[in-house]
Amino acid sequence: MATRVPVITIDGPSGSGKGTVSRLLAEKLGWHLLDSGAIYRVLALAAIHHDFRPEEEEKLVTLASHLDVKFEAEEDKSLTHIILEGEDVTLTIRTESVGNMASKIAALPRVREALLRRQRGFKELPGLIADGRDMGTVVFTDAEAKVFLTASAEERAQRRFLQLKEKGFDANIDQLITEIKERDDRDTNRAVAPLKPAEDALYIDSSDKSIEEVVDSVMEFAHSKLSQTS
Ligand SMILES: Nc1ncnc2c1ncn2[C@@H]1O[C@H](COP(=O)(O)OP(=O)(O)OP(=O)(O)O)[C@@H](O)[C@H]1O
Ligand SMILES: Nc1ccn([C@H]2C[C@H](O)[C@@H](COP(=O)(O)O)O2)c(=O)n1
Repeated sequence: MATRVPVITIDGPSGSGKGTVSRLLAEKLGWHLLDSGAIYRVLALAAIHHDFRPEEEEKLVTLASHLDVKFEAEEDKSLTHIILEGEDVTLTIRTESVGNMASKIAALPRVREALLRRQRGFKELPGLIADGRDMGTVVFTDAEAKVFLTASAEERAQRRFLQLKEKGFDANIDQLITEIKERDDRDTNRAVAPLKPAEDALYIDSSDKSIEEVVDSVMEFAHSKLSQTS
């Protein structure tokens, strides 16, 4: 009998802390990490390079099916380099414009379908932490533990503001709040794989919680879930 690979999914809106919490959990558990948003962002960047518009579904599906992207983790796992067609795009994909383009093309059902197998390929022993919008509801529906992580739009914009400043990018807080709300609206109201908590997800509002508090809550929840299935 094949050994079951445990999966913990962390879904939530932009800036809720999914990526940070997922990375810390993967480090603590020694598991693999899937940043599914990075795949949509890489596709968005490739589309921008090719001058494709979000309406050009056919071209985007072909691009998604042949996307030449590699994830190369540094030895200490502190950073995963993202390589698109041989070019390191780790920082470039993090801009708000790439995030917005990613959100637009992520609404196309056939683009999502083209990326499904690639995402499921990350499920390997000893386990996987998967972060995104539909990890618990579509991609890994049989995950052992599912989490929905959120925070108010204002708090998320503030976090994004600090993050962008730290990286040396220019940022405007009011514009960030507007963009975050627009992105939430698009990701939540699309017809396919909308952003929503899985029925069996632990719901965490991190607006007034530290990163460590969130990690501790998820660890406690995951341990109890994993002990029920082992
Ligand atoms: N609970 C928290 N308190 C304060 N800052 C936080 C908290 N969680 C995350 N952050 C900070 O907020 C910023 C955004 O977090 P992160 O990139 O993990 O969010 P995300 O949900 O993965 O966003 P995206 O979906 O857009 O990639 C980071 O700078 C991170 O350090
Ligand atoms: N599982 C996922 C992951 C991401 N997306 C889309 C929607 C987001 O706005 C965009 C960028 O994601 P981020 O890096 O901000 O997490 O990609 C999605 O539809 N499904």
